[in-house]
Amino acid sequence: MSYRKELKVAELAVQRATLLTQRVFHEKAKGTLSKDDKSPVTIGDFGAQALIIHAIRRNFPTDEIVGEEEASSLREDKDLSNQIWELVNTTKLDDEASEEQLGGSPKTEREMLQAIDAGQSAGGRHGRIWALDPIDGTKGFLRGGQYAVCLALIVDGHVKVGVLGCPNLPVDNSAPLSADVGDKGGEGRGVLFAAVLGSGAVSRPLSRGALQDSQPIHMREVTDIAQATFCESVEAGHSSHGDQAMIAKKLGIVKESVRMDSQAKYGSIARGAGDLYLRLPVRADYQEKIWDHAAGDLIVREAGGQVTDVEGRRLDFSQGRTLKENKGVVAAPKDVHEQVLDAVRSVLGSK
Ligand SMILES: Nc1ncnc2c1ncn2[C@@H]1O[C@H](COP(=O)(O)OS(=O)(=O)O)[C@@H](OP(=O)(O)O)[C@H]1O
Ligand SMILES: [Mg+2]
Ligand SMILES: [Mg+2]
Ligand SMILES: [Mg+2]
Repeated sequence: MSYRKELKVAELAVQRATLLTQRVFHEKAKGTLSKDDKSPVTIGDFGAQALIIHAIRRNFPTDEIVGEEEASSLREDKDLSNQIWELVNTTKLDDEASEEQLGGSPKTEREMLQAIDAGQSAGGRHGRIWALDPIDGTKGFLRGGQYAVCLALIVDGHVKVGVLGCPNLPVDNSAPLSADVGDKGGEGRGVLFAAVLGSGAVSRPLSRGALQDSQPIHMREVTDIAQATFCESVEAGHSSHGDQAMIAKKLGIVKESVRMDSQAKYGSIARGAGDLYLRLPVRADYQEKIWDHAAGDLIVREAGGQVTDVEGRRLDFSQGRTLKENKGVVAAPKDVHEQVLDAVRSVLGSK
């Protein structure tokens, strides 16, 4: 199957949602709440989820959706709900045909709340399931760092389509890897990554209207692993900086890691700006969420990479809302992935 329509809708929906998040960053108080697990959620997360789910439901009404957020806290906070409604109701692409393709946006605040709540699928191994992270790297978003709007279509447990909107990464695929967002008010920044299983991966500049032209992306060829650049989470609570430093040392890597929030890490290595992404677990009981990895996993593999967990197993998106059969993530160009995995095993084995 070509998944042509799914790809187009996903790319436009992600592009429109990134516009909403940028408006929140530049124009608004962020309306931050703290969730039960103490992690932050903002009006940007809720608004982006509403716009994307609305577009999926209009185009693919029988598909299921696993979305990170839910609306219960908004039903108790009218003021916050109003603020999100104002954003959702006024964020549109500058291109009528693209807006039409998305099926417009929610018509009422009630419809918006229903859309946010339509992301509660349990996931699983059967049927068509979208995995949505409306803002990945919410902490990065809040501090003006990297973040990503992430959407993937999983069919019978396999990722078929993946899209990442990264408003703070450089458009230029050959720009050096850096978590910096620059100081030119966003000029030259904003990239949309996409992949369909079996068709390769592409990037294009994010725009305010119709999709811009795309270009293929590829991972960089690594001939000497000691020269590789690796990226990791900013938050030490999300992945083990200590283990990652030991793995890099074992591989002879002397360059400092690049710490970057969100799935912008997957996009960055897929375009050859960096080479490796290491995410070693901090806690044995944490289960990675499918929306934190589905799009990035496909984009990296379609760009010539391999993505597994720390034991060498491919990420298994058929297990529900979490990757409960996996621990951590190791992403690298295909040719050196086994070498990186050997270093991971040796560091974890010696603990
Ligand atoms: N303990 C633990 N271990 C691993 N991962 C965790 C953990 N807690 C949270 N999260 C998830 O991490 C997501 C943020 O992505 P990153 O870790 O890549 O970015 S960051 O640099 O740490 O901000 C973040 O995604 P968002 O909530 O969408 O920002 C979380 O789902
Ligand atoms: Mg979150
Ligand atoms: Mg996330
Ligand atoms: Mg999120």
